[in-house]
Amino acid sequence: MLEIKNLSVESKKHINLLNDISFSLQYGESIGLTGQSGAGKTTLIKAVMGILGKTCRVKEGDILLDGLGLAALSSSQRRDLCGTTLGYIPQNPMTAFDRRIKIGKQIIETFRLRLRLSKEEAYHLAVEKLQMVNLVDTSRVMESYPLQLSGGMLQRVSMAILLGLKPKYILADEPTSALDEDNRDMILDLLMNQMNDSGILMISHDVFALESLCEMILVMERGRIIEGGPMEKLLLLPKQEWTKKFSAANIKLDRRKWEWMEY
Ligand SMILES: Nc1ncnc2c1ncn2[C@@H]1O[C@H](COP(=O)(O)OP(=O)(O)OP(=O)(O)O)[C@@H](O)[C@H]1O
Repeated sequence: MLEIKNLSVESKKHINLLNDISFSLQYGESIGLTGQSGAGKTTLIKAVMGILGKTCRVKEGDILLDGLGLAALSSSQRRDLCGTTLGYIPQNPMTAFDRRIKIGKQIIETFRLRLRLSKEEAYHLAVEKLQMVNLVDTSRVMESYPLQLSGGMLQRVSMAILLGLKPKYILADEPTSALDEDNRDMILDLLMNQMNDSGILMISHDVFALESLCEMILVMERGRIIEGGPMEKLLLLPKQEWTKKFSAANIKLDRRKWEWMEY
């Protein structure tokens, strides 16, 4: 179980970015995070991954992974968890890749390092997983540099890596934001299949994605969780102002076409 206990994060200038966040994610469960832009959703996922950077820090609280406190780990122990224990799909997939190295090499090296595979085994796994995310022209994709691929293609490459690594917990920051409807549905199906082997925390503004994948949705505002529940309840009985606007904007739309609208 991934437990977030009374977590507060502040910036270097002592501005609170997260305030007293508590919830837990069970293995086999999927939780959605939504809310206003700047509410702190990405900061929360970065705090769990241990990649907040130098401009902010955990001020209070604990993050426990199967009972193990992450704050007590060294940076190399923390790094070892990334990939096979904690899998991350960043909001901007370009940040996940080294621009100077071809995509194929980056996937193969990740699989070799994290799964201790031979070069040949890693290559075959890369081809298999790229095909699973509908990147069927695998040679072209693997021979490309990150800047030669679209944001949507890079999002699917991130997903292919995740599928290969099979992490225990998946932290996905808007994993379908750059995708068309067919590819979005395909990624959601793959994440749903992965739920047998992982707990999933997914940030999204897409009502359809949240409703199809997540049993529980948490709404964030100004660094706090302000409301939570299944999507149907949030849409039909919203309590907070933000959720009421979100519901009003989405409930009128056809269910298949629900999508994010900025207020
Ligand atoms: N490293 C940082 N140092 C200082 N402030 C930061 C840092 N990272 C994020 N912030 C601030 O923290 C707040 C929360 O940002 P965050 O990216 O977590 O929001 P979000 O809910 O993910 O937004 P969006 O939906 O637009 O991605 C914002 O006001 C942002 O400017």
